[in-house]
Amino acid sequence: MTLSVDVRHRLGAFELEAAFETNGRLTALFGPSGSGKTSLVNLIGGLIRPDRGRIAVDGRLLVDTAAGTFLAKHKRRIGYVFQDARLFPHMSVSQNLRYGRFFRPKTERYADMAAVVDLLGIGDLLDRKPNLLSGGEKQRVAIGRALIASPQLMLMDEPLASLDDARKAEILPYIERLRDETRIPIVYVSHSIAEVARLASDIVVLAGGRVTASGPTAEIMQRLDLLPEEERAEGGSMLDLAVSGHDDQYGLTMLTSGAGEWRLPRIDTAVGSRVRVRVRARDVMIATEPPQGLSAMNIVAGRIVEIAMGDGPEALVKIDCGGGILLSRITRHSVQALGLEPGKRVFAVVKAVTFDRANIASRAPLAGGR
Ligand SMILES: Nc1ncnc2c1ncn2[C@@H]1O[C@H](COP(=O)(O)OP(=O)(O)OP(=O)(O)O)[C@@H](O)[C@H]1O
Repeated sequence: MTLSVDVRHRLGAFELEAAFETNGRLTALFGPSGSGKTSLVNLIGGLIRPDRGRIAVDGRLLVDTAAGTFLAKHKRRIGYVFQDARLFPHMSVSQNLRYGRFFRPKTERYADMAAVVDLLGIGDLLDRKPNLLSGGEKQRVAIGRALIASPQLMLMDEPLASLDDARKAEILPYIERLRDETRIPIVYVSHSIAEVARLASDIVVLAGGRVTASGPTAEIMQRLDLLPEEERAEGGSMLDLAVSGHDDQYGLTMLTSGAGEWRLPRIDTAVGSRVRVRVRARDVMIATEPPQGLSAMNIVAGRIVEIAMGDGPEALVKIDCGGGILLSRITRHSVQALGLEPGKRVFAVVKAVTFDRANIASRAPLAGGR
């Protein structure tokens, strides 16, 4: 599926002028508050008609102002999930779900109720009213209601924003299943790096109503300059690694990469499966010799590719570790003191405990498209 967007739209003093194309399974619209994410989602969903432009899904025109085309929102076959679940309070979960299908002509229905209930793990909730559901359960039902309507595209606008961390952790695996097990492409709005890094196959970065970058998640995450100021400390590199074993005595999981073995706090993922791990740049130290007598468990050899000196005290060092790229944020002072320069062989050092559930995805998304 290819989503192509090229629109201009004015909202009061705000000018949105956004163009991008994506064929990702889950494309995150990422940017700070007020950058235009929700406006863009509303333009794709047909809640707003753009002043000028064109939006198409696999060549099917949703809007083309030059040709006078504007497909009404109920004809777009788009499933919407908002920050708040917006379930009907007087209806049970199963009635809420069935409502999703009500307006879809029989010939366009492909979603199977039992499969959706199973995908989202909501079988035990079917007879309950929404007021007896937790925030996370409500969101799973809201996703189910959107899916039952047999959409060709899902728009999810900050679906986790109103949930606490425990509820977020509970629902993330279901969104991963949605991404991997259905063929429905998802456009997902978020301003959380942790969420985007974990879920997205592709990212469109927005700032001030403009697209400042778009591309595969691993590439975009390395460009710390693109990330909103307040999220920059969370930026880093992404590694897709294979689980090679578990150490029950110490509660660790081992993962293999071209550059050696990684050890992390134990995750419940089968040996052989691939997981995506985010390594924050601020958590990576650099040594010029193989370190000895060190408590840190992850020491991987690599070669410096690039050093970006910041205006302040910091520098960003890009290290190629057997094909995988690691970013390290250290002081400019250390760059000088260690004589770091492109081409130099170094050792990247990362403590195992810097990894927590928020930066380990239970599975790596498949490459975009596809
Ligand atoms: N109907 C409107 N009239 C005037 N200005 C609007 C209207 N709708 C949105 N805006 C402005 O457009 C800008 C972009 O808003 P939008 O909600 O798309 O941003 P966002 O990136 O989704 O932000 P957030 O993360 O806070 O939800 C904001 O400055 C907002 O105030």
